[in-house]
Amino acid sequence: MKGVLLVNLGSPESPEPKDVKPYLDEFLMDKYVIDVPYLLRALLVRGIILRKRPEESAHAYAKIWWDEGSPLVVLSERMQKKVQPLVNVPVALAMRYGSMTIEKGLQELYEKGVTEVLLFPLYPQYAMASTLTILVKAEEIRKKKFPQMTFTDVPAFYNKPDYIKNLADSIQKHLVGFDYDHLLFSYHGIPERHIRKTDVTKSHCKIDGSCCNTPSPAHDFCYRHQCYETTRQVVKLLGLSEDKYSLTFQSRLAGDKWLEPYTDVEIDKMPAKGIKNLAVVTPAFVSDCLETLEEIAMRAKEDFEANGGEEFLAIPCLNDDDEWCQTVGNWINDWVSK
Ligand SMILES: C=CC1=C(C)c2cc3[nH]c(cc4nc(cc5[nH]c(cc1n2)c(C)c5CCC(=O)O)C(CCC(=O)O)=C4C)c(C)c3C=C
Ligand SMILES: [Fe+2]
Ligand SMILES: [Fe+2]
Repeated sequence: MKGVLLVNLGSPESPEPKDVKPYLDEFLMDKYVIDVPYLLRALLVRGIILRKRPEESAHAYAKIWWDEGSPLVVLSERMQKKVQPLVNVPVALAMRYGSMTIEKGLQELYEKGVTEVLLFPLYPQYAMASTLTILVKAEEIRKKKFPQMTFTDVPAFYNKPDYIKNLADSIQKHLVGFDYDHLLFSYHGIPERHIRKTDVTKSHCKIDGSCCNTPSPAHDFCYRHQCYETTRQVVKLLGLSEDKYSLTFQSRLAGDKWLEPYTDVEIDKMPAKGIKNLAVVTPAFVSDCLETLEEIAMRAKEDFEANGGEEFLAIPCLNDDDEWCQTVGNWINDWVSK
């Protein structure tokens, strides 16, 4: 029997430092996120980052937390509940980090008699810190606990026409009545090193401004190319001119060189360039989360206004948008009928 496991990133149990710390420890000690040898990772994460970050992150989480829990988890659950009636196989939901583990998700499917699983990372663009770590973890658990199961992975859907249409429609809907000067596509950043590591050709990705526009087999796993491609296709559907939009990367950690341009740096400069009304969309995230609700909708808005900006609109993620849930249901049905 077939079944589906939707997997998102996860959140702490609560916005308290005592819950944020173990969550960040699990997240940042993942070798696909901080990709340095174990001892150095432990030194960096436990010796440096986790000394102050849990307090700071807890404060940020407290600002966006809902009565029902973490927005990312609640919105992922709403999506799963909307998708389930559109298909006739069980659809479970898990998180890569935290208590809603991939193991529990697979156990739930196993108890329903599922042996063939569609693994569905809820990330439009591929990155080793998001997609790959889910696939590796799921395979580890399969081997240990569910050897009778088989997996099919849903590849990054950054350029799938129905996803692009859902995203463009949603942007258009949210822009109604907002006389914007500029639309910013802000994607979660990653260290440049990750791009080179996931280059299957070992030589294509130079992050030099042109590699991501030059066709290559590397692009199936190039986060940067995929971000540019999602943007290019959405912009085409929206009919935006070159000067009306731009692309940046947000949420970097100190230390490494992360993908540029940086969202916060670019937003600060926009009012002086005549951009007074700014809309920001965050297509690396399927569900709204700390990085969209706090970093963009609160902090970036304040910074924009402090620098002379007037109106700021944070466009919500696709979340449990009806059309998007229908697309996910269609993809599942296509797989079921194969
Ligand atoms: C879009 C997919 C994501 C990629 C790629 C990614 C890479 C990445 N992230 C960190 C560090 C942090 N990310 C944090 C939050 C966070 N990250 C994603 C998604 C991706 N991260 C989401 C959806 C969220 C929000 C989670 C939520 O509960 O709402 C955080 C925690 C918050 C904070 O302290 O700022 C950290 C830390 C790294 C280092 C990285 C790639 C190397
Ligand atoms: Fe992140
Ligand atoms: Fe590239």
